[in-house]
Amino acid sequence: MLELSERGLEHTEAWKAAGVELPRFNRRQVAEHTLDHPRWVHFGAGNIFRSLIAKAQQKLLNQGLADTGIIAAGTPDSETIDLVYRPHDNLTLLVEMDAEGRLRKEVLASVAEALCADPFRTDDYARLVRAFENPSLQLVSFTVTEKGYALTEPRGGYTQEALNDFEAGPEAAEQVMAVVAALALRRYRKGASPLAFVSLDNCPHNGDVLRKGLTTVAKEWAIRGHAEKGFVHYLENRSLVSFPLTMIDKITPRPSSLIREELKRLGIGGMEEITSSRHTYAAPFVNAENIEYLVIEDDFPAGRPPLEAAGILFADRDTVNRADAMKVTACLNPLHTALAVTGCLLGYTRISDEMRDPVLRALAERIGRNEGLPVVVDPGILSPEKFLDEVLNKRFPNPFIPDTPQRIASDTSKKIGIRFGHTLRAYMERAELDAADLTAIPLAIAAWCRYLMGVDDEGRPFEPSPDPMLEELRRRLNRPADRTADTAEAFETASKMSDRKDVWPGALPNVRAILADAELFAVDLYAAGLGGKIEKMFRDMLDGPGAVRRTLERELGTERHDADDPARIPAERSNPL
Ligand SMILES: NC(=O)c1ccc[n+]([C@@H]2O[C@H](COP(=O)([O-])OP(=O)(O)OC[C@H]3O[C@@H](n4cnc5c(N)ncnc54)[C@H](O)[C@@H]3O)[C@@H](O)[C@H]2O)c1
Ligand SMILES: O=P(O)(O)OC[C@@H](O)[C@@H](O)[C@H](O)[C@H](O)CO
Repeated sequence: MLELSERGLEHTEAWKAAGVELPRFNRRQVAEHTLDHPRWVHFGAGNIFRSLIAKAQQKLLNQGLADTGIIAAGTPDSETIDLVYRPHDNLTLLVEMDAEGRLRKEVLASVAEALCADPFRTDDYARLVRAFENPSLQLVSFTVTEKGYALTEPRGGYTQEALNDFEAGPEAAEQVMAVVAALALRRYRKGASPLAFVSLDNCPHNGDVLRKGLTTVAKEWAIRGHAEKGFVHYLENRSLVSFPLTMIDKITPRPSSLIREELKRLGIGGMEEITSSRHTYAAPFVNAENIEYLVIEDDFPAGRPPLEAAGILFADRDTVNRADAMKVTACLNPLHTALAVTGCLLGYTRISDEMRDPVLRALAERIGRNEGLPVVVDPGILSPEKFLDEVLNKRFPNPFIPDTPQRIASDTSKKIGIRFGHTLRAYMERAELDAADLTAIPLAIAAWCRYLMGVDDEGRPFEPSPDPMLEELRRRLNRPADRTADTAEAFETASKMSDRKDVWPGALPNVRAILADAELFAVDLYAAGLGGKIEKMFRDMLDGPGAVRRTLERELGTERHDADDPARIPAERSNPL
């Protein structure tokens, strides 16, 4: 069996015979040069980092356009550095899948070092300090999920973890914003050299979110005497420290056992997946689609690698902002979120299968074409219509991408306001539009509330994906709703479902306690004229087994008149490998 390691790579011919591309640069030289001249540190060394960012740097190294690698930093709670990077000498096997089912396989060796960003892991931390103190460092990038930036509770006020970090100070920082602030403080004290902090997470104005996270920690430390005021000024000095906006796009599912088995068939072993205690899914390989877009605001005070040569687009701030809004709030992620929650309710485990179900396809089409696209501002750099066409007709239906609604449904409470709030606000603000006319977005929100109950459309229990607000939202739902003239009928239908008392208490869930939370949705759904409409959709989705599907079909006008049920596509049919 071929083994993914420095020694394993010596079997060059065998790797080539297995159809795997190998690095075309001197790995040892690059690793040594990175130690002396670090240019790039990345936090959150997960799947998208490897599928897109590490691949881009590998392209530069292969072309002789770079001479250093990336230092990958696992965030303090990350186990992947120890469990995935180190046993494989920081190498990754990238597997990209196109719509014809071809697999492109490449060993990535552009991660020069993989370190735990934890002040209590003293050796690793000292190496990170050394990198941050070196003026050669140009950029520090992040894919730490939306949760990674959060210092405050949804209802305002700092989280207990953030307060702990403010009190404990830089040497005992635990959360990623505090750890990075501690490292930035070392850079400030060593001469305050310029630097770019680049968020590559899916949140609008991601650079601003990152700026706020780091400067908040700095200010709280300054108040408590853990840091100088000058440090705050350093982070706020835009000619020295930048926080470019970015738009990142490449569907990178969790590692799939199908791909692992295919690699084994090709003679490549030791590719087992791990799930960390914090729900990170990782493996020595990463599987992703072959389409990718990365647009970055060109603001790098310390210079940057020539990433254009790796296909990355650089643009001004407004352009990046529009490109991101186009993708995250209209043409891709809202469709994904809708497919994620409805997919979990209707028993799907593949996004591509959902796209073959007429009602779910109609839901995605309506959210993108009819409701999102009309309020999208064309970024110029990418055409929204073409982008959406590619999403609907090529990317989501690609049966070779093993992406699951369960992955995408993770942390939906952190994303739902971003995914739909932007469009809803645009409908409220524009005189010629009326939010109350919308159907598909309200359906997706109703389906999310229905999903939170953890009971599928057949009345079977399922485990919702991890979400920091899951328990709180379920508590809200579990407070029985008031019986009013409006809800009397719904009470009856809810009690009809009560034959499964173990999973279905029979009382009408209090969906208003979720829908009235304007912070969650980034908009007041009742002021938008949508609260009552969504409540009704939600209640309709409770009307016995199959009610979710019937509600979607009725609202979207896709009722079926035959007995053939496309919903029950067995998972095996979707396994093309
Ligand atoms: N996977 C994709 O298709 C994709 C595409 C575009 C953008 N993204 C963005 O990248 C992010 C990461 O995606 P991924 O597929 O690499 O996920 P992943 O689970 O493989 O990696 C996530 C990384 O974030 C870290 N992390 C998680 N919670 C954290 C917290 N609270 N504080 C600090 N670090 C934390 C984990 O340790 C891990 O290193 C997404 O949330 C999204 O914003 C993902
Ligand atoms: O990564 P999240 O959790 O923000 O959203 C889940 C998916 O929609 C997302 O990962 C997409 O696959 C990605 O945004 C495609 O570029």
